[in-house]
Amino acid sequence: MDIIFYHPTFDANHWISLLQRQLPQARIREWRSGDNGPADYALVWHPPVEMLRGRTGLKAVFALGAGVDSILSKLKKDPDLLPAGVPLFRLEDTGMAEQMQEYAVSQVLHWFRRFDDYQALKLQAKWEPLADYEREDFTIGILGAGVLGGKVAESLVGWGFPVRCWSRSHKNYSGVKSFAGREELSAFANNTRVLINLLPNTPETVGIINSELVNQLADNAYVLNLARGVHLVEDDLLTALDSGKLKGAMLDVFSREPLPAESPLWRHPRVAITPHVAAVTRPAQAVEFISSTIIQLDKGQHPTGQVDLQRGY
Ligand SMILES: NC(=O)C1=CN([C@@H]2O[C@H](COP(=O)(O)OP(=O)(O)OC[C@H]3O[C@@H](n4cnc5c(N)ncnc54)[C@H](O)[C@@H]3O)[C@@H](O)[C@H]2O)C=CC1
Ligand SMILES: O=C(O)C(=O)CO
Repeated sequence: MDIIFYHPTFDANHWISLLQRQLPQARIREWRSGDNGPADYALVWHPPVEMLRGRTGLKAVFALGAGVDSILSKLKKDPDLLPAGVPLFRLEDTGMAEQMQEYAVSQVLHWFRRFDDYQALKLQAKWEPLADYEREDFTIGILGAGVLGGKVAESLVGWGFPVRCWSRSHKNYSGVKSFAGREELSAFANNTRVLINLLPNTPETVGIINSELVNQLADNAYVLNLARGVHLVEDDLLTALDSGKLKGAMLDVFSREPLPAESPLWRHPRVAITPHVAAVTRPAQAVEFISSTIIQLDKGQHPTGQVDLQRGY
């Protein structure tokens, strides 16, 4: 079996040695421009079109991340990016759920314990104990209840918060109230105090966190965007922060990355920013997932993780 690997920044040698340990019989190589040699499987992130165009014999392509929006948007512009009929797989969890849990739980507790208010008081040298918030006033609403959203929901249930999720179809996570479809989005938003976004980027989800949705949240709500920048209408967020509807926001992803220096988000006192690091690809766990998927595919089985190209995730 031949495997080709391409990632613009990852250490290819490290990945290839991890893969080789899991798949000792495979011939694995880093793909370089001009390589048209045989390949059964391709592992890619931002692949150049010439890597996959016209390839025959390819059994599957693996995206080296959870979100496949960048590859699908390139595919729209250049249908040769993926050979027709070849399935595309993405990473399911592979260590990202734990990172998302850490990020979401720490930030929810930061707001719940009013550390944002105490930081503001500290800057004024003010010693002023504030009233506690009650968990019952701190409903967490998670947009997107898939592999990552589901795990984040479970961890917040463990901290005793009322948790609800919104997805395409109803979910059955223990202790989590499930809402589904556009017709239940308002009911989901109503009374949500912390809105956490873990949706995929598709035409249906772009701009979903806008004034209309934010105005339906509880007063003094918070927004935590962990998915993609295009989900959030940044001007609407700033308006809601300045009107007092929103108390704070923490953003990991932006419609333009790196976030330009002139963005007002950098300077807003109630916006916290991380540079798209909420959950990164962990090589060893990713390789385990990819290898086991390849083994299943080679046996003619139907492993999970295949992207529905029509649906867009
Ligand atoms: N900031 C970061 O570092 C990272 C961000 N991500 C983002 O997180 C996203 C989610 O990842 P997973 O949980 O693995 O995806 P997933 O495919 O397992 O879950 C997606 C969820 O969104 C829901 N959904 C999709 N379209 C919908 C619609 N139109 N209406 C209602 N619900 C809809 C699905 O029902 C599902 O519950 C990725 O697509 C990626 O963009 C992923 C990893 C790291
Ligand atoms: O895996 C993804 O989709 C990411 O955003 C990685 O940072």
